Amino acid sequence: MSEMNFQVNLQGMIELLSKHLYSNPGVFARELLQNGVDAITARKKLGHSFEPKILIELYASKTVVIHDNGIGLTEPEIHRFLSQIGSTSKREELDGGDDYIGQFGVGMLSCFVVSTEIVLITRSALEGDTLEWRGRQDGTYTIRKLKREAPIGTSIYLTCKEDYEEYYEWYKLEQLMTHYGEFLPVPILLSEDRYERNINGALPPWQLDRQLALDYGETQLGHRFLEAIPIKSLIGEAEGIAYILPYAVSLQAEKKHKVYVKRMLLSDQMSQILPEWAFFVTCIVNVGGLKPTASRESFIENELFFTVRDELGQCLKRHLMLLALTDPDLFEKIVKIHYVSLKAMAVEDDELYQLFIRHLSFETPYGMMRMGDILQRSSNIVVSSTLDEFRQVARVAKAQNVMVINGGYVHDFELVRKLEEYDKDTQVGVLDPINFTNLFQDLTASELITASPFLSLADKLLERFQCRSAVKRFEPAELPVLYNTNEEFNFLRMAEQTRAESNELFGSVLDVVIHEIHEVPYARLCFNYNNPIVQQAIDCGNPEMQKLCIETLYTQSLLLGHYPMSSEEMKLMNMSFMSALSIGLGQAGET
Ligand SMILES: Nc1ncnc2c1ncn2[C@@H]1O[C@H](COP(=O)(O)OP(=O)(O)OP(=O)(O)O)[C@@H](O)[C@H]1O
Repeated sequence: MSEMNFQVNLQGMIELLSKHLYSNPGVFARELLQNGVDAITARKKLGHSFEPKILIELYASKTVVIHDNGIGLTEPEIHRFLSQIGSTSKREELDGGDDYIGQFGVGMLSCFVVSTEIVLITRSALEGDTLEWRGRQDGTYTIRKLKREAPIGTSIYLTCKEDYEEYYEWYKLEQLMTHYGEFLPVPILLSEDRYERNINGALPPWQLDRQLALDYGETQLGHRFLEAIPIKSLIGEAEGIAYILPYAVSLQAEKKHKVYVKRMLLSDQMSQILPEWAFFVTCIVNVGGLKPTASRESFIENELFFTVRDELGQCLKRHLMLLALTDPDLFEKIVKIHYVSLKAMAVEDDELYQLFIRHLSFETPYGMMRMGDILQRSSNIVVSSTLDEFRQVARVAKAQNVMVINGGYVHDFELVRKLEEYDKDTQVGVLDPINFTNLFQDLTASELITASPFLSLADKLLERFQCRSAVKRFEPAELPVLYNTNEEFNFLRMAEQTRAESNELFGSVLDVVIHEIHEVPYARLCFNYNNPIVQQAIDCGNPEMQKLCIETLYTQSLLLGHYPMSSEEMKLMNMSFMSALSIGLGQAGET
């Protein structure tokens, strides 16, 4: 049995890298800059004194040359690291390997996307020969010693491949080098003929003070952000700046953060570097302690990654807490714009809940109110689980001084329910619309005796509509009745109405559903004894007039509450209206 080696089809590898691993052909610029910086780092480790520099030259012949004065390569290193795909010098040093940006030993291949041949001329800081390596796309390479002595370092020559001419134009090269390298810690110069331009040198945004960082955000990211928050993770050697967006964003919107690794741009589209809840910010962050994936467009998501992400999130939280104390106006503004996002955050996170809850607004019978103001008004709160239920009681609740909050909007119900956990003096009840009228003032014993026949009559008349009656005193006095239902009742009504209009097959399915409801739910019609008409109807003792009054008020309350009416209820409404009209006209004729 003979042992053989795998054969690597370099052409296929390049295809794979360019089409699937790298997002665009321009990444060769990133790989070359990174190799130059790494080589300079390695030479510095030798203790050499030199002025680090990377020079990129562009020639009219559509050739690009990248010179660095880094450590260079010896002949054995060329065979080992350059000519073996996947082999890298940057994993060698167990103690100091983390100082390098590269780690996989494949980055150079990206040059083959834009160049058919890579020519590398190098002189190692460790020995004297100047060497030339020529690597070709078909997988062959040559090495030869040159007679001339080059300075210590490496020069890489790329010559234009058909269809990639654009990458050999000044504007494109300048844009690529700036994109990836503007904050690299080594001076980078781009030159053509006698023209030379410095690519980097400006302070990175994470080293700017707040005002300058905000100005940078405006000029570079196109927004006057509400705030620039410094973010840091010691364990991830990360520091950055998180900008609070000046407009509301949807929870689903894709988050795009700009992430640098050891000051080289990794990606400007990274979504995961901040916690899920941080969708109201966009950040620029430089990370030293996390490992990029081979595509260099995201990080390997290990335990360390999640710890770093949490630490960065903590910085946001701490800053918001500080802002609430030091700049309440700005804090209010942030809450106002991002309240949907902040509500979602507060539901999930107890610390944020405590931070935001008093500043978030909720719908009450008095309009939208901040929770802080709601709690100042009342420590007894009732929250509805639906918008419908809130609407049923809002007006009456206000007149009774009962603080009802609409819990029908996303997150509001949970947020209000959580209040009791944080504020011992606050009581939160869930609105039960049917029993809501129990909060109202009872009639005296003698009034109740008088009202009893009226209520029995009402129960009898309304039984077929699954409605029971009660009588209380409540405000506003001009409201004669309050009709309340709950979810269960509404469901039954809807099922019954659909049943009446549906065909046999679907109807029998609905029969089963209706049959499953063991206890038939009832709506409640609460008469208001403070209302003069109701009082008159109860006190008059005339069953005919009482019937008319009950039927009219019942159907009117359905109309006013926008409840769907059955055909029987419509008929009842018409009849009671006509009767009232004819009685009224009769009386008019008598006078
Ligand atoms: N400018 C340079 N100076 C000195 N050595 C270099 C230079 N460019 C490349 N090399 C050597 O070639 C090796 C392979 O480079 P390549 O860019 O393919 O991978 P890498 O930088 O090691 O890792 P990665 O794939 O993560 O970029 C390097 O590890 C380094 O030893």
